[in-house]
Amino acid sequence: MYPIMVNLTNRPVTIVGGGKVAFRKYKKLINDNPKLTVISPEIDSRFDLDKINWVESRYKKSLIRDADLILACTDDAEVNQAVYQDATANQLVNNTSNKKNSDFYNVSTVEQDGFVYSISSNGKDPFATKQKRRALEEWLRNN
Ligand SMILES: C[C@@]1(CC(=O)O)c2cc3[nH]c(cc4nc(cc5[nH]c(cc(n2)[C@H]1CCC(=O)O)[C@@](C)(CC(=O)O)[C@@H]5CCC(=O)O)C(CC(=O)O)=C4CCC(=O)O)c(CCC(=O)O)c3CC(=O)O
Ligand SMILES: NC(=O)C1=CN([C@@H]2O[C@H](COP(=O)(O)OP(=O)(O)OC[C@H]3O[C@@H](n4cnc5c(N)ncnc54)[C@H](O)[C@@H]3O)[C@@H](O)[C@H]2O)C=CC1
Repeated sequence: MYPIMVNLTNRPVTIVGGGKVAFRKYKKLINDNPKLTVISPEIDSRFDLDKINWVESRYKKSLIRDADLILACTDDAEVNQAVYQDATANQLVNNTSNKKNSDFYNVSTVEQDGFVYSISSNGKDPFATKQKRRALEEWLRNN
């Protein structure tokens, strides 16, 4: 895996699913002002519907056609897998329920004084990543 910072401003990004995990990804993505679409029959009430295009529907292949980056976050592993398989070679997919079938992983970040500190376990252990993030925050508070 190759770590980079990506400028998503005005780029089409699609989240499939509108639940708890989708909302966690949305909270960070929205800071970069992408053209964000959420495809899901139901949506967590914490989403700001003025900031996204909510397509109130179950997943269909035709709905991801225009996205550069796709996050498959439904609670149906088969749907998430279909998203990964339906995407074309120039679309990058994060399958949140199957790390083996993901083109990229989300990282944990700490931002301070204009720096972004990113932490990843290469997909192996998100809980350990969260602990490292907390330890880093503690270290930054004391140094
Ligand atoms: C592979 C990856 C794919 C991806 O999502 O990109 C992935 C996968 C999985 N996460 C799971 C669970 C949880 N993940 C979190 C939180 C985070 N997960 C994130 C990233 C990643 N998670 C990628 C690899 C990261 C790496 O390389 O280390 C972070 C960094 C970024 C972000 O989410 O934006 C953010 C931490 C932010 C922070 O706090 O610093 C919490 C919340 C919490 O603990 O508070 C829960 C509890 C459940 C819940 O929230 O419902 C499970 C289910 C495991 C199980 O049930 O056994 C899987 C599936 C699996 O492991 O196969
Ligand atoms: N990568 C990560 O950080 C984590 C990933 N997971 C995975 O994420 C999945 C989702 O978890 P939660 O968000 O907690 O579930 P949730 O139940 O809160 O949300 C599921 C969402 O998927 C939508 N959905 C269901 N079927 C759909 C379909 N056919 N088309 C479009 N949308 C559909 C629902 O309407 C709902 O909005 C889990 O099943 C697990 O596999 C779980 C925890 C953390």
